[in-house]
Amino acid sequence: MSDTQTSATNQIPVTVLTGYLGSGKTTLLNRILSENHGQRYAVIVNEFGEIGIDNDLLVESDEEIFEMNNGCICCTVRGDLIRTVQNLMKRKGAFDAIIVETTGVADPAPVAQTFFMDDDVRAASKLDAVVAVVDARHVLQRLEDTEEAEDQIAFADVILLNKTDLVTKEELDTVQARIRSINPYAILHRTERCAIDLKSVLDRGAFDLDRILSLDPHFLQHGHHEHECGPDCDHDHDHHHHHGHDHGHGHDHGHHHDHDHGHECGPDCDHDHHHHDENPHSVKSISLKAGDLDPELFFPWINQVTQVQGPNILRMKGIIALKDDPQRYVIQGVHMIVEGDHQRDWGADEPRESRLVFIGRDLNWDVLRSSFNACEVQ
Ligand SMILES: Nc1nc2c(ncn2[C@@H]2O[C@H](COP(=O)(O)OP(=O)(O)OP(=O)(O)O)[C@@H](O)[C@H]2O)c(=O)[nH]1
Repeated sequence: MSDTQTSATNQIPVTVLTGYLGSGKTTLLNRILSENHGQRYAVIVNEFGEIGIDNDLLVESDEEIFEMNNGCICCTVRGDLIRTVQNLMKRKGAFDAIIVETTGVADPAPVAQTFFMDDDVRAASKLDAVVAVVDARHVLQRLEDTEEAEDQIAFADVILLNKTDLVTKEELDTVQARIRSINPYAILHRTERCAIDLKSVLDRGAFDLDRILSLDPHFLQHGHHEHECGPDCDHDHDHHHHHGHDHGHGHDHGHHHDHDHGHECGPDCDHDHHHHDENPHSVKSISLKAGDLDPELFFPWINQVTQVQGPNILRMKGIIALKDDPQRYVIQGVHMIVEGDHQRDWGADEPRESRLVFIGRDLNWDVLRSSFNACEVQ
């Protein structure tokens, strides 16, 4: 099993980037893509919501970006990710390293497992580090209401304790102590807007299989069955194989996040639907679309929505066409903290279209949709 892990010389290092929704993964990725480091990265991103926005928020760069958009990465990982990586491997020499960005709610374990499961992938790549970006302002709350946040921290080899500007020094110390209680081993850096020497993050050789096996003794076994997923299947087949032992973390997809994130389960899918349906507080996403919006209506509306419903909004992202504005306006937020900025001109062939995605709990989706539509220029 570990034999391929030792012949490291021409294996492409893989960095798995995790972190809860809105913690700063894209911010870090944009640094990686913008910095002049002489390395060629292939970036695999997992899309957010039914309408792809994440790719649009990445800086333009020479790097190639591979999008996997049929849902949550932890579900499609065994099919899509392996295929994507295999395709990359066919172009050997084209890349120095691979970065996989997971969606904010994904359990990092199945992503990391991918690099041990498939023989070809295992021979050609080595998991360099699982890097978790942690939102210093919101993480304590996330640790209360989700399991993924804890899984991500537990699994990380490198932790960026980010958004240090949004908390006091005392709060930061408290948060760091909490993180250390979950994971005393990871290398931890405090960052603002993920500003960090990339050498501290990339090509670390930090992934520690022994430690992961102590967290999850079955880590390497998940991959030991050949399996083919249907294109829509986001099953947790492992569930079957693991009845009988306590798997320890997060593959029970039922917990806390549901899979409304833009995908339909295939007929064979056995992931834990009833679980979501039973829980009216489960996380859902909604994608809104409109034409040009009237800024006089849109800004007061988004301010009101995020102030009033902020506690339930885990994440909000949008690309907005504002009336008489030649530029795309990007808006995004985490709970009540919202940021917006012009991004670039709308392309000549690009339809001017406003798209906005919310992920949250207990949101009144119908009201959101109709009040958003009411901001449209008539
Ligand atoms: N104040 C502050 N804001 C930050 C910091 N880092 C990131 N942000 C902002 O937080 C928001 C989320 O950052 P992203 O980098 O998009 O987060 P993400 O983890 O990629 O989000 P998802 O892909 O939705 O999971 C954006 O509005 C960022 O500008 C920070 O250190 N301080």
